[in-house]
Amino acid sequence: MHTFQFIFHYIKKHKKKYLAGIITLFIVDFANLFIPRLTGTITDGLTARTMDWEGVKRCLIFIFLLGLTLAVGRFLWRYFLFGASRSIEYELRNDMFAHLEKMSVEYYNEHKTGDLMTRFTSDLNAVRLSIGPAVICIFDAVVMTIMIICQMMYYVNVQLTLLAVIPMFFICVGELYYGEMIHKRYLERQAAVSDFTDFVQESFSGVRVIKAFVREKAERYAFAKANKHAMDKNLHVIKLQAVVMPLLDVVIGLSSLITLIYGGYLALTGSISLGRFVAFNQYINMLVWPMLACGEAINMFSQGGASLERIQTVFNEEPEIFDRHDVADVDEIKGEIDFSHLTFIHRGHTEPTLKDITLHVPVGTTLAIVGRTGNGKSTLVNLLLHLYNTKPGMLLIDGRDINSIPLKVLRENIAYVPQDNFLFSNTLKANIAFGAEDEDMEAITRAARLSCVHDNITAFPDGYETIVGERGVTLSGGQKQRSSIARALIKDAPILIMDDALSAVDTDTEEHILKNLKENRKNKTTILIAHRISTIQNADIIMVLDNGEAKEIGSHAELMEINGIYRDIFEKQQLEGSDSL
Ligand SMILES: Nc1ncnc2c1ncn2[C@@H]1O[C@H](COP(=O)(O)OP(=O)(O)OP(=O)(O)O)[C@@H](O)[C@H]1O
Repeated sequence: MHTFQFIFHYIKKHKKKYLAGIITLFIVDFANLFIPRLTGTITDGLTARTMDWEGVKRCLIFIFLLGLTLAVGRFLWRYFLFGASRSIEYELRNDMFAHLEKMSVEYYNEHKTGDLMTRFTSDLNAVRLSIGPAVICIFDAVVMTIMIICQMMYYVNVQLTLLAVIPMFFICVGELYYGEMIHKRYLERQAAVSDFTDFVQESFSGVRVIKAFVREKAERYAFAKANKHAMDKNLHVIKLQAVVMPLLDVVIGLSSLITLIYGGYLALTGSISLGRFVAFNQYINMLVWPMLACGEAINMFSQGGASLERIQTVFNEEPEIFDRHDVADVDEIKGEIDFSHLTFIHRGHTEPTLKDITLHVPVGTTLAIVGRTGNGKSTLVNLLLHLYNTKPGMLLIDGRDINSIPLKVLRENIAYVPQDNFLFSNTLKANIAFGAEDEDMEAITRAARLSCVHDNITAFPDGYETIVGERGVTLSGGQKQRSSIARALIKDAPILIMDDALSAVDTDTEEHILKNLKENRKNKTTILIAHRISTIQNADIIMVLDNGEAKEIGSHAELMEINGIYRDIFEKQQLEGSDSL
């Protein structure tokens, strides 16, 4: 879709406001034209002594009424046009957020957060200026110029008018070039601002690593470089504006000079009256604003256009993961899982991350997945959440291909404890109840008890109302992990996935949580990914992933008998007295 069509779709929704705004703007511009005429009439009347005090009073009352109309009109066009542009900005922001929520995790791997944030802030702001204030500027520039010039020709003198507006012709030509140049420079500036925002965002998120590695100085240097780059690009834009704006003044000054010389001559020779000469000067001054407005409009249109292109690229990206048209009409999931020759290659990889995995997991089974780091354990559970697409028939849930299960139903029926235990900057209560229908305190405390974090939470002065800082900085790693488990358990879903979710808890607590899971998840499917054999040895099925292949599958006793990778891992952990792989 063309950029103009894209924004027009939004403008169309507010056409009444735009129409009302433009009509009031027209009335204001039209009313404005009468003030110089009235001053001209007063000047002529007083010079020729044909106007008495009553006549002056009448003119003044008329000027006052015009002023009043202008004030009300200016309020109204601001209300209509600025209001419409604010509403469009609001709708675009909502739509962009909703669109981005549909994008796959892959999209977020490929796009920088800072860059996306810039599109939500300064790009949207530039778009708003181009559909609000810029519309006013361009309307004034075109309509007001035409009206003023017509008035000058009709009321004063055609020759004088033509002579005075010749320099302004150069402005129109120059501004076309100016628009092109500023558009290019503005695109570069926005890209620099995105990089800079991204740098700030990453530095704050990674502040612990920066401090631990004593990289503050290096970061400051890199920051100054990114900052300088953004400033240079900003200056690039400003320099162009700085050259063009004074040039406008020069041209306008030239017009005034011509008016004074030739207009003065016409007034002296009696070709025009003194009042008309005065009025003409006022009209020339009134032309200053439309000329400046034209420059401003080109500025705002160019910047808004460049920003709109950047916003449109977000909308142009199609979500990769969505409900197919033939999606099944299901609203519940029991929890039976089938991996059928499942092979999966990550984008950008040449070798499959998962190779030919076949396994039947009946409802109510506890499946454990072990394997060295980078062997595809997280990828496997991410496929279950349909975060990546799998080929038809390779992954079935309740006997149904995962691609035919509505995403909402699938994800609502899976409780997931991610490896990074991300918590939102909100209360612990809200974090735990995140996936639940409401903040039911009974359910929240029950989930917290099952994940052995209740005692920690109640020990905080604010208890469940404790605010968790960004990424849960006020909590210890283990507390964060157990809060994240509570958030999953409150869903009481038919499938629970715990991706290395007990790595930060001590063995006693781990035992406690596993016992709670066993008691509370009877007849429900649980998938545990772990590095410690102690975590998974009681699972019904253990799958050993090695280089993406399911090398060994069976219970603890069966795998110990095979005398393969699993037994090797087990013995190493026993021997080293260490629990981890
Ligand atoms: N989104 C992605 N895009 C491309 N490659 C990826 C992506 N996610 C993971 N990988 C790659 O897939 C491989 C398996 O990663 P995965 O996270 O599934 O391993 P893991 O067994 O869970 O590791 P760990 O035990 O360290 O968590 C790795 O080589 C990793 O680099």
